[in-house]
Amino acid sequence: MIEHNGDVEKCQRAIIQHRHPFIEWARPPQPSGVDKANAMPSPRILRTHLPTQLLPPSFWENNCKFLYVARNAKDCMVSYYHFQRMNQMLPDPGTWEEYFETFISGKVGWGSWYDHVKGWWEIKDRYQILFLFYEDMKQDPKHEIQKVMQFMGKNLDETVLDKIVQETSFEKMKENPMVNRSTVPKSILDQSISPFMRKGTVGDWKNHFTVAQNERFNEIYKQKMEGSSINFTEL
Ligand SMILES: Nc1ncnc2c1ncn2[C@@H]1O[C@H](COP(=O)(O)O)[C@@H](OP(=O)(O)O)[C@H]1O
Ligand SMILES: N[C@@H](Cc1ccc(Oc2ccc(OS(=O)(=O)O)c(I)c2)c(I)c1)C(=O)O
Repeated sequence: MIEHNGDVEKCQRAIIQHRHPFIEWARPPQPSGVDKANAMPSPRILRTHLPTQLLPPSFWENNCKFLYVARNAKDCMVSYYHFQRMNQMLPDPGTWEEYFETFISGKVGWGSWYDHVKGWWEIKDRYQILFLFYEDMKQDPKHEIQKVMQFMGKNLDETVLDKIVQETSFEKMKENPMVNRSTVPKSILDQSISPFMRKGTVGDWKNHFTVAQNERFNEIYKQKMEGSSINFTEL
């Protein structure tokens, strides 16, 4: 929306998967995310979940801009669990108790949460990386969107900014077929199991973690994140 100065119609011209390809997605004979990206003129806005070490070197060589959104590990685990339940391309996550162990061990798609977040955090000042937190976006979306706007070299006025805040709210996006993945076949994303736009809240882990799981998680978190200067808001 920032790219198109808040023009809703331009943003509604096609589904997000076509406007902003997911580069690691490949499912022949459909064009892959990379095929779609290659067919687009610059400037392009692409999506990825890749950790730094798996990103094609050309991204670094060409001094691309990156917008990284980090989310607290506990809510990520919950969100990813439900995503894995509904995404028929990913392994069945099993029970919550089983998934809890899988997530902690880092044996999930795109790898360990700890390594992923630390990896991007550590290089953020060496490249053009805007590092944002999901929790801040929820708390003060206008402020965070302003940061993105500046990062993109845009100067939009207050009314446009307010419109972008409104249009990108969870409630609006959940109903928007251009972004809510309702066009993806059920054989890939089965939204009757769990919607892609699920809850969009901070602290949903409290509805999933047992007291024992929380204590164990906090202990492991301390070990894995030791030495890192990254700080997530206490939930
Ligand atoms: N506009 C928005 N506002 C808040 N949360 C959003 C959002 N759009 C997507 N999300 C949430 O982001 C998560 C998916 O992230 P990703 O695309 O990186 O996998 C889901 O979290 P929940 O499962 O907690 O609802 C989804 O609901
Ligand atoms: N943050 C990611 C989350 C995500 C969403 C969907 C998804 O599964 C698909 C990815 C790409 C797909 O092909 S295409 O529509 O882009 O051509 C399809 I079909 C399903 C995965 I894996 C991850 C996001 O924002 O996409």
